[in-house]
Amino acid sequence: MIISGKEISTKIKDQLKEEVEQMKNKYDRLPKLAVILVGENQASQVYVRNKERGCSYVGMDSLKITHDATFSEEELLNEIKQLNEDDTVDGILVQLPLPDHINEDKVLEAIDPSKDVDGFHPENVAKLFLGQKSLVPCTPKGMMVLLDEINYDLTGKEVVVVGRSNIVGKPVSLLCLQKNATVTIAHSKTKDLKEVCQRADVLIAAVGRAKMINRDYVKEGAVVLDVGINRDENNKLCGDVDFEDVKDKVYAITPVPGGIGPMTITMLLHNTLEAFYHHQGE
Ligand SMILES: Nc1nc2c(c(=O)[nH]1)N[C@@H](CN(C=O)c1ccc(C(=O)N[C@@H](CCC(=O)O)C(=O)O)cc1)CN2
Ligand SMILES: [Mg+2]
Repeated sequence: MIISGKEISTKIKDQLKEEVEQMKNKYDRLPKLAVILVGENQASQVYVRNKERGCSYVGMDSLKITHDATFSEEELLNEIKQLNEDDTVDGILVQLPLPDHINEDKVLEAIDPSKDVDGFHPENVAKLFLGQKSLVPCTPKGMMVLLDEINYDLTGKEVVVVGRSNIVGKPVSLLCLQKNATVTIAHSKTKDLKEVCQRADVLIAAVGRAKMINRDYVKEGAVVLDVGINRDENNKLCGDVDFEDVKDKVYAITPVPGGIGPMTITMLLHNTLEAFYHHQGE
């Protein structure tokens, strides 16, 4: 089975659109997302544009703020402070990566946790760790929704996450643990990575190396979720998984493009709506 994140995310966006439409009557304002982009990273420009498009698709307000790469850390912190104080703004997102002269941790900590629709603020990270209600990072949240969509029960399953980033590897591991999976976090220093991956009922690839995971890493009938966005030898978009090599060995797999990626933006819209309800006192 090929899991179309693209189709599932369209379905969810249509549901969100209806929800936004209905709340127009109930509240006197719309949910609003502010997206800040610093620098000229091409991929980031595409993602930010898609986030704006996502907002307009579901009928939310968005505010795109762009600065050239020389924008200072202090200026950025001031801007975030103003957005924190702006009652018309529900979500604040700073597109990553940031230019080298800006301390990413400092910036993420400056965002009001109730507006932190990326779920990267230490308070939200701690809540996720503790299993408390919080804004959950979009890519990991999207993966859990995809598993739900194929009615996959993680209870007692072996999940192997390859990659230990704060954005994907660590949070998705916690979410799988919450769903009663047995979770292994593997990474570049893991010994016998292939053997570790072979025991996975669910293999989550978030390493950032094109087509690194081939069929030798995959157990027959496994579910494979591919978070990678890389370019192959022909400059074609590809994941961390060698899709053609593994596709007939798996139970289900997400393609790249059209798998996890689109879910990331849809979950961002979902988080913005959650933040809006919270700000309305619900
Ligand atoms: N503040 C954040 N920065 C970054 C995040 C994030 O969640 N918050 N994640 C990534 C980039 N990202 C969203 O920001 C993102 C990446 C990829 C996609 C996506 O839809 N990918 C497509 C293919 C895209 C392409 O054509 O290049 C797909 O997989 O089908 C969406 C969002 C890092 N920064
Ligand atoms: Mg970084």
